[in-house]
Amino acid sequence: MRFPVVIVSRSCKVVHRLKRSPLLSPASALWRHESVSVSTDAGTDVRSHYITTPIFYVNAAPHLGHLYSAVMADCLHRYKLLQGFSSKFATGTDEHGLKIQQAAEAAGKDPLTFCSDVSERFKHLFSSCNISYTDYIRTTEPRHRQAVEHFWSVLWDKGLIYKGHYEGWYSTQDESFLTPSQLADAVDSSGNQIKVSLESGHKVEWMKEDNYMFRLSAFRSQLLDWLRGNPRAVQPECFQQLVLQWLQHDLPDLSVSRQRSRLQWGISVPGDPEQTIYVWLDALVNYLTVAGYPHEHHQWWSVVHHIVGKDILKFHAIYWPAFLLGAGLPLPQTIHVHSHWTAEGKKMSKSLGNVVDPLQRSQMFTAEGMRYFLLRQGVPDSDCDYTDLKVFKLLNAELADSLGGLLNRCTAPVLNRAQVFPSFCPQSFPREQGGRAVAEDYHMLDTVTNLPSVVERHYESMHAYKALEAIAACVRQTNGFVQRHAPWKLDKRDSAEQRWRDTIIHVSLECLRVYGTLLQPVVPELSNRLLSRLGVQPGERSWAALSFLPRYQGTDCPFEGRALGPDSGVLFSRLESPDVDKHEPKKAKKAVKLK
Ligand SMILES: Nc1ncnc2c1ncn2[C@@H]1O[C@H](COP(=O)(O)OP(=O)(O)OP(=O)(O)O)[C@@H](O)[C@H]1O
Repeated sequence: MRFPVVIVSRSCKVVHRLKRSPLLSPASALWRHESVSVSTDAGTDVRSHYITTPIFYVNAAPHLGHLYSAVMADCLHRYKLLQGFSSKFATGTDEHGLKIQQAAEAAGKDPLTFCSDVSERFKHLFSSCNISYTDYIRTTEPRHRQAVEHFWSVLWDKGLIYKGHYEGWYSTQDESFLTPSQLADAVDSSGNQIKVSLESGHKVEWMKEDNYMFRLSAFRSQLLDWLRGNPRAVQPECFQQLVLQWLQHDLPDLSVSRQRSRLQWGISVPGDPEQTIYVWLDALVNYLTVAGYPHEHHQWWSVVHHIVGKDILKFHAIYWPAFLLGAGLPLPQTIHVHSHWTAEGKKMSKSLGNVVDPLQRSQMFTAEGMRYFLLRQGVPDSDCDYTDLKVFKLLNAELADSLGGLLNRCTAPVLNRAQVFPSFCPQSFPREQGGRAVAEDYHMLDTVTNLPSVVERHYESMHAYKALEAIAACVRQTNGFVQRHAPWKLDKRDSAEQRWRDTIIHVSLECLRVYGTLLQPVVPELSNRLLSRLGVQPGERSWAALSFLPRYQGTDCPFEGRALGPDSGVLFSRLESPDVDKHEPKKAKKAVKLK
């Protein structure tokens, strides 16, 4: 068999020439010369971004892990908007496949009613938690069916799909095919010897079927070229390395359909009603459907960022790019991968049942509180164990005491009787030391001046926890500044003392303005209340408006003398100690025992 010739140009364009081989099936007669760009930057409209979460499988209600993916994507979307980009943000539900067929049967509902009910629960959760998606896609929608059918036809016309026979291990739970090296021996609860997926622990079965195969094997070297030419294509770095490792092994062709007799709940293969399209091919195309595929996707398709859990990395970093290369479409700019929330060390998952209800927690800790917690504690590179106690401690320390306390101190009528943004006195806080400010105060100004670029770098790389860590450290410094100079102790009859008091408050409010602006992608409502209290108007909250302490730089400050906003309520109320036993995640059901 002759292999495709791959030529890599300097600009990382891969020109692949797929040669016709006499050993290929009849459909392969359609193979022809192709030119596919695997560059992720060429011709890109850098003013736009298209951000996606995975579409969530509706075989059960949403859990905390799903909210985490959505909050991460929402944070990136809001951040891009604040920076002045246009941004599209898609999420939705994945509604086909055997697991859903079975779950609907178990619930005594027809599959579409079952899907609609669960999809509504995701929508409700997202609106309760301020997930500001611009598009919500359901794979049962007609627009998606049309996109999938078109996509299939493109691959078919190019000879990349052929009718074949699949024989191998398959996990229904994971909707995934596995090679022998991905399996382990195990015993089920009745003592029977079974095989399970090494990664998920789910049972696998030997499957033998006539179905359609995608020529995944033809794309291995192009995928390697893409990843080597785009070292930041999959983030964080450890996941890019993992994909490169996977690609060191053979990449067998992929079965992309099921016999209709086994799976009715899905999209039929165009021209063959006896076969249903594999749920992952169907699901992945959702990203194109939202972009307007097959007719109007060009604007958005070149600027796509996928946000996915590490459990679905293979589907997004191998299958999906291979499908796209096959269809002659650009590859994603970045695949941002995150790790898992665990409960007592085990991945929180619907199948294990050890899940935390995100809606109930967002009522208990507030939606803004849960957003802050997830992004402050979630580390994309490694798993994180969830407990209510952690949420309680973090939110009380950082939002209620530190940030809320600082705002309260600087705006309380006892210190700020006029309820205005007070004046800055350059003699009290001169650019050269010699006024009332001390070395630590200058250090704080330097840190806060640099904060936007630090935060920008971390938001950009989806390490929101580092951005929040940096902001929290600055809030502590500003509290220290106020504490150090104790403005409440300054003599009210001495005008020099009063100028210094106003300066302390002016500097602190300027710090708070920076924190409020930078926190908008994470806690939009809380930031809105904070900025409104400072008298910062909606048009003054963008990244571009972030020039810290202009009076210190010798320029005018638009806020000086402005009335504070009227809402003097508590920014974030301290939380009551949670009833831990009542709300801790349920213990995982006994999982299949690995030998
Ligand atoms: N524990 C988790 N931590 C973080 N994200 C998660 C977690 N579980 C699911 N997700 C997010 O939701 C996506 C889809 O998950 P899925 O619907 O398969 O949920 P699940 O609970 O893992 O389901 P199942 O138990 O049936 O495999 C993941 O790729 C990831 O983005």
